[in-house]
Amino acid sequence: MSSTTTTHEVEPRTTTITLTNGKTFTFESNVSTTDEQIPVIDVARMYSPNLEDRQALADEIREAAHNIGFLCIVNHGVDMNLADQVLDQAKAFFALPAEKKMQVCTELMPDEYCGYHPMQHYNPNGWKQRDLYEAYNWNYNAARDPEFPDPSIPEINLWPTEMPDFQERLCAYQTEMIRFARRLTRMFALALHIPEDAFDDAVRRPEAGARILHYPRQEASRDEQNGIGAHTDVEYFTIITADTEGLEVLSKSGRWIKVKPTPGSFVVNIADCFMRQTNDFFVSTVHRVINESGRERYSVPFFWGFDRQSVINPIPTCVGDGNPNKYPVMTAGEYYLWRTRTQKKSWKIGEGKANA
Ligand SMILES: O=C(O)CCC(=O)C(=O)O
Ligand SMILES: [Fe+2]
Repeated sequence: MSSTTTTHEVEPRTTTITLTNGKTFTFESNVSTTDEQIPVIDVARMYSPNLEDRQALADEIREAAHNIGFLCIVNHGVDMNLADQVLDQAKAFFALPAEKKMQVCTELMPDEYCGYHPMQHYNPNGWKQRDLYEAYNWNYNAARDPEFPDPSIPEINLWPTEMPDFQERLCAYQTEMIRFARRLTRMFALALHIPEDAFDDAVRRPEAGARILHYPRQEASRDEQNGIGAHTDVEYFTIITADTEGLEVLSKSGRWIKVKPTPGSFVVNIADCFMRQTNDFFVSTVHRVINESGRERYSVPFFWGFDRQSVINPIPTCVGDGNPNKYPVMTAGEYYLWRTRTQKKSWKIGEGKANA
């Protein structure tokens, strides 16, 4: 009798992706895990009249923003009925015939994200198949600002004409989120150990666009297709609500964390401009969506950024002797425009993957 042993050579599976912020990242395994989780933070103290309470909360946010750049926030005080109504509108909009959606296609606006992004349009990671999502983005409109309304500033948006409640519902949520994000910005100022009102002027005329996304249930393998490919967000921070699991975050250990949904919560993540302005003290973490839930997934990210005119000067507490500023100084508007143009072009071509 003889016995044979078969050795299966395990191929090294390191994947390297180039991001549109100029950085590259690698990961060994494309499988995701729930062993690690993003921190869950109760933010009710942001409404406390007591500065000590607010600072204690800010220090928790500081840790999360520094260590993983993602946090799940509960007790945020936002009326989630407004978010549910946006999810309902999303379902109705994406169910429209393609030609109706294409009437507001984002290709009509090369320098803005607003409008409809068709299904399987982008391939940011150069995967075999294009990303399995469609989206609709809309920009901040100063006329609807809850605190500083100014109807004289023109709106840059592409609204569909045949859905009477669509614009109203989307904007009602956005207006509430602007109010909330301004308060959260104050917590981030405290988190950086600078005065609470340090960013108030920069968010008087914010970048406060949002998007609805639809991810059909994915049939293809996660090695061939993403819902939305791995990327970092552009502005300061993003506040996401979603109706289904699927979001994955690349942890410092190089593993993909499957974010567990917490009912009524928001996921908040740091984006690239905040990373730059904090000289990398806050981390803008790579994330993606793969919808293996077996049902349709809808989500509503709200992208928050400082005024296009504001200069991305490093925060004084984030630079010093032996820690010089790493990034060229420019206005937020210059940075947003550069990223919009780059992403719309390179994600369409599908050139993100640096190795096979
Ligand atoms: O759908 C989600 O949960 C996240 C989407 C996202 O990361 C994005 O649109 O930037
Ligand atoms: Fe994102």
